[in-house]
Amino acid sequence: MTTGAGDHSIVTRGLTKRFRGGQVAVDDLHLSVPRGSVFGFLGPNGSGKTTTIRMLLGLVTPTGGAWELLGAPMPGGIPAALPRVGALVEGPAFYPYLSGEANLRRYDAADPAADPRTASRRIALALERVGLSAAARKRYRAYSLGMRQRLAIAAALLGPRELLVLDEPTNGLDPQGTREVRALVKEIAADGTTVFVSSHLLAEVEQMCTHLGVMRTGRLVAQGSLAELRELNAGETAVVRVETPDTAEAASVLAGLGLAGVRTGDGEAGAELGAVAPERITAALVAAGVAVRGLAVRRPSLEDVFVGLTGEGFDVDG
Ligand SMILES: Nc1ncnc2c1ncn2[C@@H]1O[C@H](COP(=O)(O)OP(=O)(O)OP(=O)(O)O)[C@@H](O)[C@H]1O
Repeated sequence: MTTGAGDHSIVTRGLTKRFRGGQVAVDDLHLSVPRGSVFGFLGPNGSGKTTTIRMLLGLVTPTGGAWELLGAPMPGGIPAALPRVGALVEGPAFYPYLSGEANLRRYDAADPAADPRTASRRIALALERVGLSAAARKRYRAYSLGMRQRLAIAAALLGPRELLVLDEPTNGLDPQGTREVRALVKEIAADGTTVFVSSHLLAEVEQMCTHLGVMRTGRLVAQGSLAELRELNAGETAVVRVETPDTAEAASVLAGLGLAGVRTGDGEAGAELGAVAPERITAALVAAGVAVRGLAVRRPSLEDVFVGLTGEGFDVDG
């Protein structure tokens, strides 16, 4: 099948979901997910991420707008496009006393589109893909949290996929499990699969994504590559902070270098960095005999951009 949208795995135009009772969960969404990207769909709880994902996959009917998956207009294109899309939404329920492999076998058998003749090979490939070949015969209940989630991702990879959709795949995982899933997402993307992954954790999407879309109360408030989004606060300036008992001397050195916004506080002096290299500041402080206990440069972060866009902070580390 040809894919008209070419460069994009997901495109939505004005996608909207109003639930009975009047609540608008997703409002006029225009998403563009470039092919080959790892697209982080970021937003606080309740901002409409899951509802969007369910609409994209045809699990919930939109009340307005249009969308395409892998170049096929939806919902008509569902039979053609969905077999090429792997999805993990509210993870599959696995049997604790069956092995990982046996669980995938049951899961695959329940999929009418899956060919039973190729099941063994596809299951072995999926287990290998998520690094569970050696644990394939272990009971699910003996799996770590990370292994369980990797098995859930294997269930989404039981066929060759061009797009993988993951709804909060690290939710409820311990730090080790989170690292495993993050590494796996990167590997899957490196093989050329587009990954669309939702999260309420900025730090997390920042570590694994190439592109971001940011949701706030049902609306997409920004999208683009990480670099494009960082540009949004390119006007903001970095600041330098010097930890020292000689605050007045340090402040005069900073002013002498032409830095703006010089201020002093308890055991520290600071200023806007501007175009001055931090190593020049260090050298000038030392030359002036200032006892430098610490020097830190703080550049505006992606988090600052999002706080500005969404009006609220994100959990930075969960
Ligand atoms: N079936 C439903 N009926 C009515 N309202 C709903 C329904 N499903 C979701 N909502 C509401 O729509 C809004 C968006 O929910 P959604 O689950 O899409 O957000 P989310 O960003 O995925 O959050 P979370 O991470 O908590 O799942 C919420 O206010 C939610 O209460």
